[in-house]
Amino acid sequence: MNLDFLNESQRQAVLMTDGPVMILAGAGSGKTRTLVARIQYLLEEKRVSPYQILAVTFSNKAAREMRERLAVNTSVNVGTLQVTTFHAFCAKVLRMEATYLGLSKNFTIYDDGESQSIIKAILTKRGINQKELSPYTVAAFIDGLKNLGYYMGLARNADVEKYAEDKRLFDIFMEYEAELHRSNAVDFGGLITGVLNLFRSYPEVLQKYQQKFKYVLVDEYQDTNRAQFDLILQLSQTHRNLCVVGDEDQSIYSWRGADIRNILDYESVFPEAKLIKLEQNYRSSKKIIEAASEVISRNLARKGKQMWTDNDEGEEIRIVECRDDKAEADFVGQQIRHLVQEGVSLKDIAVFYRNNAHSRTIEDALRKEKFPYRVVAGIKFYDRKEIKDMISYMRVVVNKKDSLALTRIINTPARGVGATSLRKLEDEAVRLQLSLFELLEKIVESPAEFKHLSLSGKVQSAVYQLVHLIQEVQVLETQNHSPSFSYEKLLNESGYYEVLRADKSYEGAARLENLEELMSAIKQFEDSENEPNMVKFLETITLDTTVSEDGSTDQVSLMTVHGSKGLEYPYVFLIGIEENIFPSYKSLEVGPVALEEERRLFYVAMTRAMKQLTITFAQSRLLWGSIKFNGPSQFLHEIPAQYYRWDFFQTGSKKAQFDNYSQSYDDWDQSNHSSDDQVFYKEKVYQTKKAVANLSNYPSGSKIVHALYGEGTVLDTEGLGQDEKVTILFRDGVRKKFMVKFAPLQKA
Ligand SMILES: Nc1ncnc2c1ncn2[C@@H]1O[C@H](COP(=O)(O)OP(=O)(O)OP(=O)(O)O)[C@@H](O)[C@H]1O
Ligand SMILES: [Mg+2]
Repeated sequence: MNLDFLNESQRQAVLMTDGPVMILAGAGSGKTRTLVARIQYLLEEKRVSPYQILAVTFSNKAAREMRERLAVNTSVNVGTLQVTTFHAFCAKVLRMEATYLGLSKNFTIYDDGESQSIIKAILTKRGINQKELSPYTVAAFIDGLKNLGYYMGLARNADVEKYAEDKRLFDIFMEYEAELHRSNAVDFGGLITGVLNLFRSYPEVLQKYQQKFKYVLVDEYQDTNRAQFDLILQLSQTHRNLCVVGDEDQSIYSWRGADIRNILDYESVFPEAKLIKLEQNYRSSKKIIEAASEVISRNLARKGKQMWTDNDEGEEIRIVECRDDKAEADFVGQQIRHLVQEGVSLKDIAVFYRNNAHSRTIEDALRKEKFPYRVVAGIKFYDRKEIKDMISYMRVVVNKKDSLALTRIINTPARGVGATSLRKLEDEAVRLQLSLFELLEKIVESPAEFKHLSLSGKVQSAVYQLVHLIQEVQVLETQNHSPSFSYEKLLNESGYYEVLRADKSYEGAARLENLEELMSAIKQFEDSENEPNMVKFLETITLDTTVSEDGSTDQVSLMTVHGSKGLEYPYVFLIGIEENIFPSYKSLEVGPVALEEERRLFYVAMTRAMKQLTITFAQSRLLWGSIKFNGPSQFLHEIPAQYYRWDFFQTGSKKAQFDNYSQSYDDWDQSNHSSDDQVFYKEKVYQTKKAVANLSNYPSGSKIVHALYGEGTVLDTEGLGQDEKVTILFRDGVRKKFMVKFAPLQKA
């Protein structure tokens, strides 16, 4: 195999096939390329069987891309390669070995929403007020435990104890786990801990997998959590052929339990590990690379590394100040039109934003310009009500212990099984230790035995029909009919389709469209699988956050910055780069550690761009129903002036304020919006008034917290209502004056 397409260090990393190797290197230095080349080399030169290689990456999209690259470059049937995500890999192992853990093969994977439903039910049962202990807190606790690799039956350690501030949490955790087990279900975190549990309890199973996967490779290593670390460690304990690649400057998932210790501990677990650095960036222009390096150099918590590139100087980064969020979206739409006129194809263009919610304005603008686009991991298609409903039907078909899914559809569409009847059924199922569906089956078999439930005739016939439908589809499944065939049957015979068709509203029509889209998703899945079945389909959609990508790939890509990790595009728009948005309000509140993570995220965003990077922000923005004047992000101050060009759109520029940093953002301002009589603008003014009316006053002497400056004391106030201004003394002796209505203030 010719390795000329790699540089010297990359080649070294490929050639050291045996023993532990860690590549720590900056964005765009070819880490993923090297990883793929290594797999190719193992296959072609070392004659390693594809069955012996396990490559893990962070998203389905990334895994798919890796497989595609291998398919192009090698003659290996990539279908036989395990290039996958941690979750998908563990789901597969658990399905194979389900019986060891008392699960059945067809277990359901619960997403976060479903986990929360279970938690809520437990809290209610225990009479715990959700205001006092929120389901969210419990979910975060459980997730935290699982990220650490903790599962039931394991002795608690110091790490774990740290989490249990509230004694009740552990009890709730146990009950939650028992409930999942009863439902033959596993949550996301449980996929990983389930495998850890399996490996610990059955060393022979672990041994089997250790022998099977002789080579383990992990991309985006900086974002693995402790449980995932344990998992790969166990798998590679004996052969030690573990290759991890990552970049600590791109660690952006600490809130999901990613653990920087994994990088440090790697070296102590594998003292013989070869460390490889890659310093040349092949992705971006000089300007982009240098600017991004300057920004990330502000972080204290980093190892620090040099990056350089042979690429062209490139054009300056464009920072564009827009009048408001709508103008910002129009600007992006217009710029994309210009690019297309110059012959750029849409697939080379991406728009990134900090939060999913910011995609909407851009979507509107792109629709107006008639540019096709796809939202990657957006408001998830599979989270929509009608989709979840139909998926619940399928879940009951494949797993009759999935009572949660059944309660979702037992009266959807309405068939007369009201809350009281459902309650009765649930109680009875608990009493008989059956799942809800098993109970319904019994009722259908011998109604006489259930007289004491005094179910109405209507409920009985509804139950009868539902059970029959599900059973019929179960039979279809065993006969290997296609999932799309079953789906159609469920859709029609459940009455769901009919109800939506009768609904003449706009929403009704949109729902039908979504259900058709689901049909296309199933068909697409069938085309891509050798032996498609419903269990596999459900697994794919639960683990895959990518909205169905159709074949025509010439589309603009829209995604959050988190979702953009590992990707690259010639033209990148980074929108909404305002203080309180990016960095987020939350991170400003939490402090320097969180701010560093935001900066890493910003660094990830910048380093996706190959040729052109455009950063936009809006002078004013409608957010959660009120108008905000956030001002440009502090990260923009961190880009040295020689790397950018400042433009403005539909507005006069306030750059002078920006340049005079000491003058504080909070005067960023309010004044002289061009007297524009658009309805849209009036609407905003109205919204502002409403928001201002709700603002409380800050009498002098009161303690406040400012989103950017932290804690302070109000020294003086002047003006009232709209015009209220306060002078605040901050802890380090700085005095500042703010307009109350625009400053991000809170009472301490
Ligand atoms: N030796 C090389 N010669 C030419 N191009 C290269 C070389 N190495 C990497 N590239 C190209 O540089 C770009 C970035 O590579 P890659 O995506 O592997 O970087 P990465 O380190 O994984 O980046 P990230 O940290 O963003 O995941 C890709 O387009 C890749 O094809
Ligand atoms: Mg990469």
